[in-house]
Amino acid sequence: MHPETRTERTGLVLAGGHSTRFGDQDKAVADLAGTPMIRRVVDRLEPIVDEIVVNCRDEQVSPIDAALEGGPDVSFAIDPVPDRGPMAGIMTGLREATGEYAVVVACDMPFVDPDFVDYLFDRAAGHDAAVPRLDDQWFQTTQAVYRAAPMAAACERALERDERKIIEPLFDLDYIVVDEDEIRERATLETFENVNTHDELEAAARRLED
Ligand SMILES: Nc1nc2c(ncn2[C@@H]2O[C@H](COP(=O)(O)OP(=O)(O)OP(=O)(O)O)[C@@H](O)[C@H]2O)c(=O)[nH]1
Ligand SMILES: [Mg+2]
Repeated sequence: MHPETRTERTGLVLAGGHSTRFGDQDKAVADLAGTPMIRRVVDRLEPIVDEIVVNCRDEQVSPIDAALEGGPDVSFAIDPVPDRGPMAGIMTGLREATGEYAVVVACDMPFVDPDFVDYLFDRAAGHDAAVPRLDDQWFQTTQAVYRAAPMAAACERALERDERKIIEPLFDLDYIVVDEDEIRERATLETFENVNTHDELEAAARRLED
């Protein structure tokens, strides 16, 4: 692709939750085989995006910044009102995004596959979103590419309707579904694995250390 036609891409990492299944620690900065989980996500996205935005609560900025020290530059998008759910976090983050398109990835997906995300950007081109969906599962809205402005506006409309389900804004947009066959041609399902508990963290660490 010619540089002048290159659409700018943002990587938006969602970290504004309370990790309640993880106990009293923030899973975003939890150590996974020697590297904080969010650092793994940022490092995987960095080669395929032009900027990285981290969405979180105010008090998370300092520990996340420390976890990312020495890594790629990021900017922070702080929830003005915390605890309004992941969709509100996506809205906050997309408003800070300078890219036309943004990949949203949860901070607890340390195995996110950059080649697959790259493919999602390609699939989203000309649409408002490209969202993976495995058979018999719900949309993978926290590993999907969105056109930033229309998605932020759709999130705002959903919140105004008091609708917090993360899927809701999609139905307001021109989105395409990347189905299981298409996913399996390009990635292993590890890309969607998310770490919610200490047991899951330990299982992931064992695989990485093997
Ligand atoms: N900004 C924001 N992000 C959230 C919120 N709730 C969850 N998230 C993010 O959305 C992603 C998926 O959410 P979960 O896996 O449920 O994470 P969580 O809510 O921190 O963890 P649990 O409390 O165990 O459900 C994670 O990256 C969270 O950081 C929220 O209220 N606001
Ligand atoms: Mg949650």
